[in-house]
Amino acid sequence: MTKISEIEAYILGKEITSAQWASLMVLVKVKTTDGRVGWGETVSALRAEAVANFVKKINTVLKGSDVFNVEKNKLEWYKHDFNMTISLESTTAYSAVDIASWDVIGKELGAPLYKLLGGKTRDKILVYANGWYQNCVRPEDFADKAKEVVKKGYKALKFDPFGPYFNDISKRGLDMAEERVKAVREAVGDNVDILIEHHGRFNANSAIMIAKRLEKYNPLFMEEPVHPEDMEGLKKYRANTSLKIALGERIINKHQALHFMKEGLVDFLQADLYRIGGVTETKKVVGIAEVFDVLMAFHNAQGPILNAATLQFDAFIPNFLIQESFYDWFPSWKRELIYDGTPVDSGYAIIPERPGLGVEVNEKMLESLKVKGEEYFNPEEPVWVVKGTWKNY
Ligand SMILES: O=C(O)[C@H](O)[C@@H](O)[C@H](O)[C@H](O)CO
Ligand SMILES: [Mg+2]
Repeated sequence: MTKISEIEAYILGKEITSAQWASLMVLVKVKTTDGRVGWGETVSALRAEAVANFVKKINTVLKGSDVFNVEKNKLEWYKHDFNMTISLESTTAYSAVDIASWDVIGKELGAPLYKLLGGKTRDKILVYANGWYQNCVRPEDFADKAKEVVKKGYKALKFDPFGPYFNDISKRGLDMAEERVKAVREAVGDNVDILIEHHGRFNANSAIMIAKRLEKYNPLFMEEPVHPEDMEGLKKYRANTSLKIALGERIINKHQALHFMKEGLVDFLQADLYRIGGVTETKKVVGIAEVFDVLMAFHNAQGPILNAATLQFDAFIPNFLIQESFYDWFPSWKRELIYDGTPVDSGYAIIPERPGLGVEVNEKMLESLKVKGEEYFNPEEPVWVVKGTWKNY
């Protein structure tokens, strides 16, 4: 049996760039007794140290287990961590361990994950750009950067046009948001999809006003229009708007995902492998979504290992819409860490073909990237924004 000999976590980072969360990553390494290594990745805003600490506790529970027994291993951690179902730190730490376990499994069997999970339903992955609008404030800033994205070949792009508004939005805020969206729509034309990110920060009435203002620009979807726990607000939004709803980046288990789908409150599910339980749980969630005719648009905002693991899913799932990608706007060290193994070309990502997640990790870089993991705090800008956009004009 392929026994786990050690599970380690490293917090990697460099200068704060597009946003605090983009500058750190928790890299997880699963080693086995026969010398095999698998990689996982996770992070959660303001929680890098806490998540890395949970990985150490998972190591205590799973050391000596068979890395192939992903279901049994998850049950073991679930049994010992009494609060896994209500702890983001626990579920993201475990998700990274599961992803690394599947990397080992693929390498042991000599196959990329997509071959183990369902083969190729598509030969390349349609992606949308995120992270491209750093320091955009005025409508013309957004328009100029959007043109650059389209010039790179992207067929879709996502952005948050709401500046520093939180929970409520004023008429002036609505005007500025509309001017930014209008400028982007005019810059990219009608054949490029625009996706509106709300970052789950509005009450229902504000989100409904936003929808009524922006529907004329035909957005592909409205992402997290209301606060993530606001089910009643989301029902009110659904009843008063006709735009497609995308959400899921903050869902931490399949039961939560089912609830949104049973209530008919999501059209495109943005689950993230690093939140919802890694490969093992994500493949179950994809199946549930298929039953509800919900398409997958995986959240994918962290780093290169997660990006590779997500592309392995995009290759085979039948209910695929589009894939988020920060890849071209990552801090360069994140691309270099995997020898730039998953480039985007003309708006499509390739499917990594090496065994496991399909990418190699440049271990020589690790020492220089290790950091303690304290995020810097800026009271003027929450950790989740694309840097320099939490402003009005
Ligand atoms: O849809 C997305 O990609 C996310 O909302 C990002 O924009 C967040 O900033 C990040 O996930 C915070 O951790
Ligand atoms: Mg989002």
